[in-house]
Amino acid sequence: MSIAADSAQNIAHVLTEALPYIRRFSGKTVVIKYGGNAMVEQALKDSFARDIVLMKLVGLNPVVVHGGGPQIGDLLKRLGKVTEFVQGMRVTDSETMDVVEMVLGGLVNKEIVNLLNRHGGAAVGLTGKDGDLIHARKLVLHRDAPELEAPEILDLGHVGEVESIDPSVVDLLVQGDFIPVVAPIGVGKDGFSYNINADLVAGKMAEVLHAEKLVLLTNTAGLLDEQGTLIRQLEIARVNQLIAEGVIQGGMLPKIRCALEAVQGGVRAAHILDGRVEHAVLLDLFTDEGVGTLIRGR
Ligand SMILES: Nc1ncnc2c1ncn2[C@@H]1O[C@H](COP(=O)(O)OP(=O)(O)O)[C@@H](O)[C@H]1O
Ligand SMILES: CC(=O)N[C@@H](CCC(=O)OP(=O)(O)O)C(=O)O
Repeated sequence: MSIAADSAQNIAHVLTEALPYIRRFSGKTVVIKYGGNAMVEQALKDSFARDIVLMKLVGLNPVVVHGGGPQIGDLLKRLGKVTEFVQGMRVTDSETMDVVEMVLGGLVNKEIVNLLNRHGGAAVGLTGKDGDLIHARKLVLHRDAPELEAPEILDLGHVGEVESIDPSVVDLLVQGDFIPVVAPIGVGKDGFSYNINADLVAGKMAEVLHAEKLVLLTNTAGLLDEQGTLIRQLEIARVNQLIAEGVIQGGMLPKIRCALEAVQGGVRAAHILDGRVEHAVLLDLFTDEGVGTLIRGR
């Protein structure tokens, strides 16, 4: 067989492998969390955009929720402002909140919208303020330590968690064949803006939209065990042990917690994927092997 015929055969093989998945997912919603650490090289950004646009064209409803932690960090650094993380959350005073809102709602959100549109999609950017999408409340974290009589309450300033999501505006966009792109900023009953970890927003969004899948794109192969080996399928029963042993730390903590909550809240499956691999989303959705770590619902 000639090289051209051989590669045509390969293309045909790949397309037929994808067919049952395309049929199964047709009309279904997939929430994709695009982490700031996964937004690196231009080639990867382009491959991400192509994956999302292709999903839309073959009949799925992708909803993108993005982060931008490193991008917020860069601007804070340029402004000479020190930033600190507690249990994977950025301590956010009022000045930092302004920067978070500018970077997530402005720079990063519009960059992703532009990227998707340039690849043939019709994307619309939102923050949690648009259409009253994300209601937030102040996040209260605790620190427990042997020397403490009672767990200490940690004040992280304008850090929020999702109180509720009203998906009306997202539903309207999806019905109009747009791709919603959501920045993780919420509004409290107090009228303040809250900085919410993007994984938490993506997890709740997937629950509220009754999504088929939650896909979390990050900068590791997936969840790694104590030896650094990829865990292909994470059993829910194993999570607490991995957290207690310190295997799951930092930014991976909110990711795993939100993935668990999502599958317990009815999302069929959550996947943690390596955003540094070209076409990670398509490889995971449309091939038998899949990639990354899978957390399956009941
Ligand atoms: N067990 C683990 N497996 C993989 N990554 C882990 C683990 N524990 C902690 N991490 C850290 O979590 C990071 C991913 O979270 P984060 O930096 O918040 O990414 P993102 O910006 O994509 O949300 C990884 O780069 C890694 O440093
Ligand atoms: C409270 C909190 O930590 N919010 C995050 C929001 C952005 C985010 O989650 O970005 P990644 O997904 O790229 O990490 C932050 O300020 O960095």
